[in-house]
Amino acid sequence: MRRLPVPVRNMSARIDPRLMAEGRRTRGALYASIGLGVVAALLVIAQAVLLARVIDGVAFRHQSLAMVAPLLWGLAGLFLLRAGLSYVSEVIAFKAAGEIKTYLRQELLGHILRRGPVPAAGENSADLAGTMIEGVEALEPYFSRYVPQMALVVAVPLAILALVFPLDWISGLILLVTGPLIPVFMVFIGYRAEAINQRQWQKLLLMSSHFLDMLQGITTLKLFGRARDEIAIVARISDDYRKTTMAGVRIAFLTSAALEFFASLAIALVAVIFGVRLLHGHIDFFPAFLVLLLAPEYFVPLRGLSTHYHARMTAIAAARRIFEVLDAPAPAAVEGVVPPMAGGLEISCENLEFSYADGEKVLDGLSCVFPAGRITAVVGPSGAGKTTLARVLLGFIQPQAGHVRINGALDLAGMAAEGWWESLAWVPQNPRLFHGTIAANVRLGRPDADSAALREAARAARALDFIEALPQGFETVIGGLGQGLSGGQIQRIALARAFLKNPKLLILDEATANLDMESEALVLDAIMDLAVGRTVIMIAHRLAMAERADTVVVLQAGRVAESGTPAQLRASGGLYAAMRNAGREEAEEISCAI
Ligand SMILES: Nc1ncnc2c1ncn2[C@@H]1O[C@H](COP(=O)(O)OP(=O)(O)OP(=O)(O)O)[C@@H](O)[C@H]1O
Repeated sequence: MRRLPVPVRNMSARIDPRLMAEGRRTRGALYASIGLGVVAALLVIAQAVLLARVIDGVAFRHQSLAMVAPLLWGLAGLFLLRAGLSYVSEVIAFKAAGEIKTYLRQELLGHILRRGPVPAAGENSADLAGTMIEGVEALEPYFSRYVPQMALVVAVPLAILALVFPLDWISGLILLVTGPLIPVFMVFIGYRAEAINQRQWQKLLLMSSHFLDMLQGITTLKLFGRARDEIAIVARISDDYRKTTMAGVRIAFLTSAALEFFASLAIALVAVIFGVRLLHGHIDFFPAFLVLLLAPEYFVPLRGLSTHYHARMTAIAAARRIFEVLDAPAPAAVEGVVPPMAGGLEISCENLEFSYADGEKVLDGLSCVFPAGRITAVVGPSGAGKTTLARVLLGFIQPQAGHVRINGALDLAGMAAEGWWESLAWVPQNPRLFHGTIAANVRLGRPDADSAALREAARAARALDFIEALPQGFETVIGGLGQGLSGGQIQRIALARAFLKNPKLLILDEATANLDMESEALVLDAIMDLAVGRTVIMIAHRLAMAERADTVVVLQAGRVAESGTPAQLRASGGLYAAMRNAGREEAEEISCAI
């Protein structure tokens, strides 16, 4: 089972400024929303003054309704203006938050694509998808509620204090002393809430990863009779998540209750003191009533802070993961150099060295040449580094030492990756088909190809017959991962894609490994047709594929053990011959067993 990373405590100190820096991208909208929200909140003070004047006039100064009518109209006007300003402010804030979310999702996706298809240690698709969808979504309340609320917390209490102190300094003092207790209390419990939110977020990502694993492996789990155990594990993870969520909710409730208590206490204190002073005639009704109206308003933004502080904590936990992904190093974009367009491509590897994160050398001084216009098979025992070599040649990973040269001169390391990918096609062991029509899947590398070119590519890939036998032909919609097609059909569609792209270099990674003999023969024939006039590098698991190559490079422990034509290698009695013999014995054993 996956382990949770240790939560980093008090990350907020670093995350808040960074989130605000992201928020500055929509500076105008965010500031406008904050400004309008503050003005709307300040209008409450004007409303309270008018209301106090009306009550004071009617109750103690014997004013008629006609005399206070302008004040009442003013009151209604302020009410409408406030509602309008609050509405506009919220709409702008949501729009600004929406823009920030879109920007962050684009950044995340761009960065993940720049980093290439090899995931960082401990990273998986569910974690990245969760970060991009739920993680970014969790930032919305931060920008649309918490940030505007922070502005209110500063502006409104200060404005009320400025009005109350000249009216009655004792009440001003009570508000001044009790108000800051709330933010201080928030900071105090913030540390605990932050750790819980961090944990909650990690558990959510863990749960997504586990669900994805389980759904992808559902057949295996059922066949091995482990489906029930998995259900129990999922129930345990869900319960664990529920407990952490409840711990967060408990803290949020506790905070609200404590804040309500402080606020009510302070308001009651002001009210009692005023009552006593009014009874003894030490204060007039108007200032006393106005201060009583303003005291609850003084605490409104501070109380709101508690709700939005929770949103901040959730956002910080999510943002931490977002920034981790964005900060993971990506290879610098190289511009300008593009691979040669005319003539064939000869690829030579010079002393390549490569290790993954664990530091073990997977490529260890590997040197070999893939001649232009020829088919070269790369074979070797499992773990010899064949796939890793393919990744280097594709430009997905960079060797720590050595060079990949194109036509003896250009270094792949100094080449624009997009330019390089344009000149090659890659057919892996499990090609990825996307949800959509077969035509759209074949056209992936050349969206503007006409239907004649499409048919020709399918014909060459031995896919035309089965595609045309489908009721909707090329317009048949297939599910994600090629749902509805057999392994051999998926592979031939992937080859049709490569045909249509018409690349100068074709890299095949175990392209026939999963196929039955009939499909393998069809795919091999298609590959041979596709190979004509191009440089082909095929990572071969089955030696049947290698036998049809012009040259074979045999890898062992990250180095070239031997190379030559299949006939030369068969005759030399080295590793290739041993692998062939082992393969033949295995085949004989299988046929005896049958
Ligand atoms: N993404 C990765 N992170 C860490 N180690 C990896 C990664 N991919 C491969 N390795 C390790 O690198 C070594 C070589 O793997 P590679 O897939 O290149 O071998 P291979 O020759 O293609 O093997 P096979 O024929 O079994 O597919 C193996 O020990 C493997 O565990």
